[in-house]
Amino acid sequence: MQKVIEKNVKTYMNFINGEWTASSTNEVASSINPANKNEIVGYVQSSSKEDLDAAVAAAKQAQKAWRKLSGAARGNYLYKVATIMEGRLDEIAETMTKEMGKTFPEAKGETARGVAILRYYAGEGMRKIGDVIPSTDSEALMFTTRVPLGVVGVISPWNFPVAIPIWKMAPALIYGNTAVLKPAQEVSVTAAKIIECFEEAGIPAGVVNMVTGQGSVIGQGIIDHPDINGITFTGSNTVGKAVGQGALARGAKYQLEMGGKNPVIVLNDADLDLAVEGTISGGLQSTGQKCTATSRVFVQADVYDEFKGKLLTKVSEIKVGCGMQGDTWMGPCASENQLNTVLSYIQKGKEEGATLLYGGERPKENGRENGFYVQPTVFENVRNDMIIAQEEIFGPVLALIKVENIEEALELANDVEFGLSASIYTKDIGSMFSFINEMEAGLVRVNAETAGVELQAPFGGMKQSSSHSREQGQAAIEFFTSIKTVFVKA
Ligand SMILES: NC(=O)C1=CN([C@@H]2O[C@H](COP(=O)(O)OP(=O)(O)OC[C@H]3O[C@@H](n4cnc5c(N)ncnc54)[C@H](OP(=O)(O)O)[C@@H]3O)[C@@H](O)[C@H]2O)C=CC1
Ligand SMILES: O=C(O)CCC(=O)C(=O)O
Repeated sequence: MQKVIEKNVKTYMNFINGEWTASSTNEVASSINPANKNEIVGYVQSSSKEDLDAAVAAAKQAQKAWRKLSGAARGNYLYKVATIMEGRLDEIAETMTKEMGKTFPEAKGETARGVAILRYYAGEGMRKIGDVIPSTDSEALMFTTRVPLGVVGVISPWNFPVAIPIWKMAPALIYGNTAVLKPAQEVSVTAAKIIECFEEAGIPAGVVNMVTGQGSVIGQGIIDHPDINGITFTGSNTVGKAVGQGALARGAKYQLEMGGKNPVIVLNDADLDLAVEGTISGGLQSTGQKCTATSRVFVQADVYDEFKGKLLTKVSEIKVGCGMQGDTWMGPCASENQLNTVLSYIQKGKEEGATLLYGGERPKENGRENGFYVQPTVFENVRNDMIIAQEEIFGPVLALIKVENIEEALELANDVEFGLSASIYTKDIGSMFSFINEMEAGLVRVNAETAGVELQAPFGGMKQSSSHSREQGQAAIEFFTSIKTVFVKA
């Protein structure tokens, strides 16, 4: 909560029923720049349950007319939002970089992805939503159609401030739902700019709403709200489980995307330069803050030393700094909390007897003392039962594990509670298929990094990584609609 408001810093409002509205609490929180904690990017509303109630009431009211529009008409709104967002791409990306630290090129790429997601789901408004199924009655017509859930609550994290809210809201809207977004506090200014694009596109009042505030108040309020029919969540396993339990208790539909502990397997016949490139990109881009980030690297014994040497050379060249500076490759952690989490895992790694090969410290020189920076970090002599090999770190930390063969690599790679993404580097078709068949992950990639989800393909995890549902692509229709089976006899 911010007591002293700096005059030259903008205050962002909630968006409820088509209006920018101050919270009933009259309190705001400051959103700070993780590259310089003294810079306030904006103030956002510290909202109350009453604000959420108003947003849900607006969404419920608006849903009646919104669902009656044709899919094509709803799609036209999404096309407009996409064009507006494209026109504001640099501005939105800069806000994202300033709010959560990822580099400006990464933030621009993510904003462009948001635009593409909007266009993809705009097109969905013209695609089929059902099947004709032969009835046993030859004079009847039997078919399926799909109906929206109603009001959807969107609880989003800070690591993809544009892409994740959009890949949840765009399908919600195209299939006729209305939405209430509660963004992560760290990225609420970026979220407000996304919502401005919807407003500028003339989206009808109440169809899209945003309420900022604490997860324990607004997020919990979404879980409990009797008029929210579906909840889509991305974030930690702890909160995700609470969302699932709360939604189940009151009969709401829910969808959870949570953690990962994603492995890369590098076999003796791998293109080692490609494997190094993919390990660095998958593990360290966005400062390792992706649920699909590489964190365990299983390397076959014959190429272990060569791979390690190449990896360390490249890692040592990484420039850590403010994401708005042109030569920066890796920005800060998104928040002080996240930095402390990463540092505590690095400490645990050392205490458990892993060997720190590179990094592990906070760079503080060259103006970085006020930022939440940590060096890219590489451990070896990691056992798969160590905490750093089992728990999601969500930071730029790689654990190298030597293996004798693919069987051992797969057994260890699967020996975690998560199952989100995984990759293998090999030229051998048999090894590729063993990996594709036996790897317990929702996204398996061959000769490519563990991260890098494509918007037109289903995305989600196995085991503790998700609620076993899938997001994105055509899969999104499964969550955001209910099937209605229709039997007609004249
Ligand atoms: N799978 C992924 O992509 C992500 C995974 N994580 C993992 O989670 C760890 C912690 O990150 P963190 O930001 O704390 O993640 P959280 O799970 O706490 O946050 C995700 C979202 O849930 C909200 N939230 C928090 N508490 C509640 C609650 N009680 N009820 C409903 N919603 C709530 C948050 O709001 P608010 O911001 O206001 O707290 C935010 O909007 C990371 O270190 C990482 O391991 C984090 C983000 C994304
Ligand atoms: O790898 C990606 O592109 C997406 C990752 C993701 O969904 C996440 O980190 O939450």
